[in-house]
Amino acid sequence: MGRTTTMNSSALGWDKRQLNKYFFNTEPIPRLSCHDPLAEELIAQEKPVVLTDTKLCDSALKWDLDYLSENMGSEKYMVFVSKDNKFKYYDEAKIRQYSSNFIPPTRRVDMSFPEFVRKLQEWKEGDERIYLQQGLNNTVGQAIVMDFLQFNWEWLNVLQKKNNWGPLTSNLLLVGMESNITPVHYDEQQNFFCQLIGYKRCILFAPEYYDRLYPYPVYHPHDRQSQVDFENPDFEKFPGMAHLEGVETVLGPGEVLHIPMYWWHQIESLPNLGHTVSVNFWYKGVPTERVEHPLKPQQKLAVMRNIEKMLLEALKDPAEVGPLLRALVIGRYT
Ligand SMILES: CCC[C@@H](CC(=O)O)C(=O)C(=O)O
Ligand SMILES: [Zn+2]
Repeated sequence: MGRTTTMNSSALGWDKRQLNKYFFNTEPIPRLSCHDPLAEELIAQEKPVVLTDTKLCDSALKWDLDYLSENMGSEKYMVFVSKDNKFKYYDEAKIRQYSSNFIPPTRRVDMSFPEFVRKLQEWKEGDERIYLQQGLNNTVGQAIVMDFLQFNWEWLNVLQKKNNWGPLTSNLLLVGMESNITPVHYDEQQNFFCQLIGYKRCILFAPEYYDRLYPYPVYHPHDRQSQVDFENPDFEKFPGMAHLEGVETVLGPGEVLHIPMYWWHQIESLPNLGHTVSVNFWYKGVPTERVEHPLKPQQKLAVMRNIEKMLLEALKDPAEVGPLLRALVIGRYT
C-alpha cells in the first residue's frame, strides 16, 4: 500500500482548476491504507487522515439519486435552502433564546426524497440552492437498512474501543449540489466522513487556530462556526486569518476522512462534477481521565467554551459578557 500524500487530481476524475483559490496555504492530508499502522497512529493522535480502503460504506456506493428515491421511503427529510452556495449551520434554539433579530442565512424545508430529486433536476442558474442533510433513522426503507447493516462496523468498532470514544450518535446522509459549500466550523464530536458519490474538497485547520478563525460567541446561533468568509476575507476585522495554514484533500467515492473533534473544516462539493452523496459517522468524545499539562488545544477550547457559558449563566445578558472579558484581560493579561 503506497503512502500517497500528493493531491490526487485528474487521474481520479477531477481537476485542480476546479478548486477555489483561497488566501491561505495548505498541505495534503495523508492518504493511507487503513491497514497501515501510521493510519491508526494519526487517529490516536487526533490528526486528520484519509483512509483509502476501509470498505466502510461499500454497500452504499450505489446510493445514487434513483436508488435513494426508490428506497428512502416516503418520509419527509430535512433540506436546507440557500440564496447562495453557502450552507452555514445555525442552532434554532439559540435564535429564540438570545438572538430574536437573527436572520438565518438558510431556511429548512422538509420534503420527500423524490421531491428533492425533482428540485435538483429542475434547478437552473439563479435558483435557490438545496442541500439534503438528514440523520439516517428507522424511517428509511428496508434496502437502505440492509446496506447500512453491511457497513464495515467491525473496523469502526475496533477504532472506537481503541480510542475510547463514546457512542455513535448519528449518521448524517448528505446529498448536495455541485459547488455547495459548508463553511468553516468545528464539531464537538469525532467524525468519520465517508464519500459515496462525487467529489468533496475538505479543508481542515488544527484546533489551535481558534484565534485565527474567530468563532461566533457560544450563545450565538452560529456557535462553532467561524465568522470569516474565505471568499471575502476581512483582514482588518480578523487579522489572525493572515497566519492561517491548513491541510486539505479531495475525497472521492469509497474514501473516508477522519475529522478529529474540534478540528475546523470547510467542505465543498466540487463544481461541474454533479451532485454529491456522503454519509458521516459522529461519535461522542469522552472527557479525558488523566489531565496532563500543558493542556491540549482541544482541551483549551473546551475550557474557553465553559468560561463563556459560565459568564452567560452569571450575567444573564449576553451584552455584558464582552465588556467583562475586556475588563478582565485588556491591560492585565495582554
Ligand atoms: C451538516 C454536516 C455537513 C458536513 C460537511 C458537508 O459534507 O457539507 C460536516 O460538516 C460534517 O460532517 O461534520
Ligand atoms: Zn462539521
